[in-house]
Amino acid sequence: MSKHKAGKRHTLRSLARLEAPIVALTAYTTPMARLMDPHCDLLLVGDSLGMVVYGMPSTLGVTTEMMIAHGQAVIRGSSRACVAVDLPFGSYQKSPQQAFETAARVMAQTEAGCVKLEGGEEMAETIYFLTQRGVPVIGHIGLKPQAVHTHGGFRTVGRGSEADQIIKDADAVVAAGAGAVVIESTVEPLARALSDRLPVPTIGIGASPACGGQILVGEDMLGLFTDFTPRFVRQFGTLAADIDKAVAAYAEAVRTRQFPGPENYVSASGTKTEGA
Ligand SMILES: Nc1nc(=O)c2c([nH]1)NC[C@@H]1CN(c3ccc(C(=O)N[C@@H](CCC(=O)O)C(=O)O)cc3)CN21
Ligand SMILES: CC(C)C(=O)C(=O)O
Ligand SMILES: [Mg+2]
Repeated sequence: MSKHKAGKRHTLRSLARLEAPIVALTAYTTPMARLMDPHCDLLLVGDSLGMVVYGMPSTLGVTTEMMIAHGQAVIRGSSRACVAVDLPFGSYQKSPQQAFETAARVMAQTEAGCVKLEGGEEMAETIYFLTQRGVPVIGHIGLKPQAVHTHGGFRTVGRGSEADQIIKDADAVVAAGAGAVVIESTVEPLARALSDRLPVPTIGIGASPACGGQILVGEDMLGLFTDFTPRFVRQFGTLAADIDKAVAAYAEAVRTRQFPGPENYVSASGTKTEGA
């Protein structure tokens, strides 16, 4: 039985009506979604899962099948937050038709509330095609990780003349119907200008407090993913250290035969041990 209560889950539209900044995190699995859902307005099944969960060097190798499997897992673990699913590299850039086919599969198989796709002016026609056909879309501008090889690395963008293009990108994406825009790794004056001019919420990651909301990769802010730590991350937890400690304690207990204890197994056939 799903915990979902009809009419209680946030939609992309209802996020825009929040007074306080939008609280968003990425989630990839049911247990993480369960823990995050009570505190978050938006859970993003980010294609960052390729790097965080699968150890890939970038997000480029992520497939639609992976996004659907993890989207289903996050929907099962949440009831309150709006769930967005990233469209992965190569699944939407070819044409509006390709994007619709991918988005329709994702929406139908996961029941997510919206999809997110990276791109500016060049994706406006596609965003219009989707939003006119019942697919709510979150835009994603600034640093676009799927374009890492074009950007020349995961670096801050929007300094000097780059800012003009990003403003055009934001205007085009919103005119095409995007209901919110993620702004990644841009300088503060640009993030502020975008947040002031756009009629939909901006959700920042490395884009200053001027945005209408904030998003981080869950594993980054929990101190669980430590392969690299972008400057925009603050660690609110120390889960990597906690897990290291727990696994070391387990290993020690097994090696000294302290685990399993009497409560963890049946001592004689037909006889239950204390606490079992
Ligand atoms: N765990 C994780 N967190 C993320 O925020 C994230 C992903 N994965 N995967 C997809 C993209 C990639 N992102 C990244 C990855 C690395 C940096 C990073 O290392 N930034 C350095 C500067 C690097 C440079 O300037 O060359 C930094 O200090 O912020 C930033 C964003 C953001 N996204
Ligand atoms: C960090 C966010 C915005 C993202 O796109 C992802 O996690 O894939
Ligand atoms: Mg992404």
